Amino acid sequence: MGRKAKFAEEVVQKKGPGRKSRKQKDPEIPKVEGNGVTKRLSSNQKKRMKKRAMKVQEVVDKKNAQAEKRKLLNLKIKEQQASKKMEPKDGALKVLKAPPSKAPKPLQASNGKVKKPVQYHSSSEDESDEETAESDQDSSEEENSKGFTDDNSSWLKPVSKKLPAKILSSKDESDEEEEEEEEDDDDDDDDDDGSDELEEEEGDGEELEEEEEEEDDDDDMGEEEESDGGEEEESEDDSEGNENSSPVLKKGKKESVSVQSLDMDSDDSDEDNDDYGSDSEEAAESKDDESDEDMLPIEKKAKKLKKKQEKDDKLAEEELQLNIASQDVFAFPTEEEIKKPKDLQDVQQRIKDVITVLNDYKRLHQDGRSRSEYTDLLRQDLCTYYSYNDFLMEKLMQVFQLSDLLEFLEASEVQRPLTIRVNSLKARRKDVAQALINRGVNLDPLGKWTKVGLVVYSSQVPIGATPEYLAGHYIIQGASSMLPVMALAPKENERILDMASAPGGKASHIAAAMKNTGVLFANDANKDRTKAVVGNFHRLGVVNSVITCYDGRKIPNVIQGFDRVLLDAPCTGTGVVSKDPSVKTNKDETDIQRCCTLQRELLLAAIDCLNARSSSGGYLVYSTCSVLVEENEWVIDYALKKRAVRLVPTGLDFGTEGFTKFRHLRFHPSLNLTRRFYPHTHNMDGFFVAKLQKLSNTIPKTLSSDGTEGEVSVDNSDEENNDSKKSEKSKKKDKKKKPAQQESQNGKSPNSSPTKNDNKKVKKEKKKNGKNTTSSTIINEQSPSLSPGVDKQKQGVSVTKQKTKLKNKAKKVKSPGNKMSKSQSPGGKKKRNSNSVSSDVSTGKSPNKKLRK
Ligand SMILES: C[S@@+](CC[C@H](N)C(=O)[O-])C[C@H]1O[C@@H](n2cnc3c(N)ncnc32)[C@H](O)[C@@H]1O
Repeated sequence: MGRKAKFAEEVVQKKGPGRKSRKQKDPEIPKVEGNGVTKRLSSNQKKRMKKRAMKVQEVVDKKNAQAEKRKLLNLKIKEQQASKKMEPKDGALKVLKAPPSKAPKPLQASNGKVKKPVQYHSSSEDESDEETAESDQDSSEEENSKGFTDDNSSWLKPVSKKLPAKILSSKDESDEEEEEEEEDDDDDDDDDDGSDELEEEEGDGEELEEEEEEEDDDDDMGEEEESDGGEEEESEDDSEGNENSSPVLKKGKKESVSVQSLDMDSDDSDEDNDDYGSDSEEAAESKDDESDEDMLPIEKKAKKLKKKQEKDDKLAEEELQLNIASQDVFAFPTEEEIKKPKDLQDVQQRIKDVITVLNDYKRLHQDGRSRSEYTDLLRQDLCTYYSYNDFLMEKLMQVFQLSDLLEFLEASEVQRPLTIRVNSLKARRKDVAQALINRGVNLDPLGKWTKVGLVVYSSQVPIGATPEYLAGHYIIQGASSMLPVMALAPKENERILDMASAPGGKASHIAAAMKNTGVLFANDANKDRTKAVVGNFHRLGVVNSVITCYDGRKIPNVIQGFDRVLLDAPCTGTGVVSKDPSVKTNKDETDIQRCCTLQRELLLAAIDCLNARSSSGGYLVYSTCSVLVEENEWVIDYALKKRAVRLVPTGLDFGTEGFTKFRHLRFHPSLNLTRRFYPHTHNMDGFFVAKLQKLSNTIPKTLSSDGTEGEVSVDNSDEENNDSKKSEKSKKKDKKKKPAQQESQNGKSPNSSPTKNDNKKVKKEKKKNGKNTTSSTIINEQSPSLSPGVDKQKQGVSVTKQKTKLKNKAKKVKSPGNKMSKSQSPGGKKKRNSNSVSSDVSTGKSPNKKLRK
């Protein structure tokens, strides 16, 4: 009956439930591609995709796992290093350092092995650790499931043995391996593709067959799925099998080994790469790390972050400067704007702007505005911003350069770190440190320069009330307060005077250096304050002292002949503004004048108390907690001209040199031997330290009536002393000389000799109080004198003076070019001394007069 109509061909009649249709599964909902186009993937495509996804996932997982392992390894290495160096080392002054976490113990297990430093990880790190652990677990599971094949057994076991070889392999090599890996991946893909193509062909053949068999689509799909399932299982197995022996995994594993071994050497760099910046930065950082090996990982990270922050700040600052520079001219504010600034921020900005202008005045100044106008504006703004009075700010602006000034002012707003001095009479530093650490104190040695200083970063207990404190094992003392005593370098069995000693911090340090031997005279003009000295000496176990209450200026009339004298002079306290902010506003010209006059008088008296012929000493240390030149260099320069003394090095290996020039003043060049300490450069209170050596016990006489320094009267006995070496010869000579002459040379009258009377007193006291109690007696101007009578002593002094005068006159006639003129100046030549002083200082006007002016 002819051919079937075509439409009948298109409509495929469903067959009844046959073998295939029974097996048929429920139809799957086709996936929708990202672009919304529905695409039905063939089974082979699905397989390929699955394979690729698995491989990609594997590679990613492995890389993550490797990175995490590297991190862990690095951390462990660092911790091992840190734990090795946990023993605190003396280093340069550590007070600037951020307080290190004093929790070394959790890092170390009892067996000494380094524990996993969980406590130092951030939460994200913990997470990543967990991830690592998981991935490790996965991989181990994978390995277990895979078992040891001939291919992988070679690298699975002898990892550690392979390390050296792998250490040799560079990172590039591992990169190459990665590349190879990728190539292999591609190859695999290609292979897969090939097989897939075949499979596709097979599939197509089936379809054709089905078409031929006129089977419906569902049947086809069912068959495909059936075969897919079977093939998929097969291919998965294959692929697993392949993976087990595949170079990809092998290389991946090898790579991980090589990376690990590389890490052992290259340490932080990889981790750093992950976290921060470029390789060069990392290199610099790793160098830093080497130098900061004793830092904990968390500190290192903090340091890195800080560095980054600093870098950013620097960039911002540069940008700001550029902006400022690119601005035409800083518009000088109107008077109203100056008087009534909007806010402190406005003032701060103006300070910056004005400093920028002053740093490049020629280019940046506004026409018609003088430098002094800018300076005045700056001073005013600084006063407003930092709450100083105009007078003191001006003084500070004279002392510091602009950049230093800002830093000084900033540092003076912040308290210095709390420091303690271990009392070596009663305790050792390590014991005190340990005891305090046990009490929850976070501390460190203060620095290489002191064996008794500790810096306290934080404490869970009040440092001034611990049992160790009460037992006198340590005293709370600023770092800079230790310097004058170190410069004085007291020796055992000496006779030492601390002319202004209250509350006794430095005096007790002296006693400790003397090991409680000899005699220490701790004087202070303030009676109430001397009580504090008594209290401190009792607590600290000082038993070699006599506590006196005299005006220091009068002490030479009472007692002389000391081996060493400390004059920690009363001052304006401009170096300790952070401790006493009232200094900012309550100091004026009169205070400074009063202070420096007193300082000069005290210094001359202190020199007069010294015995130039002391076999061990003849040294004086002058110190203040002021940064003003009027109270420091100027006072010393004055003493250099008034007494036979010279400056010697302080023995302190840090600190800034003292001024030899200050504005229009020219001081003796040896003033560079004095030392200045600043809060912004040394992180300690502002301090000044000078060490003088007395060359002669004779007080030089100014011949000219106008006060100009002239010829100096000398006696014969000083000739031996001119080179400041106290030879045995000179001592023998001294003994032979007449008593009166000897008195004058030794600077003490028979009546005023402290040796006999005072030593007896101290011994008596010691006997009375027992060995462990302080042998301190407060002797004041109302008390009976140490010597039988001040009047007698005064008589003795005046007689001595007259005799010396006569003798000096005779000597002068004999030798006009006497040697004293050499010894007078620290440089060895007196001429140099007078020449070095500027005309207004050296010609009649004393610095004091100048100051008053
Ligand atoms: C800077 S404090 C001394 C601090 C002490 N050296 C210490 O380390 O603990 C200055 C001391 O000088 C004392 N003083 C002031 N005028 C004095 C004078 N004319 N003679 C002696 N001492 C004086 C003050 O009473 C004050 O205690």
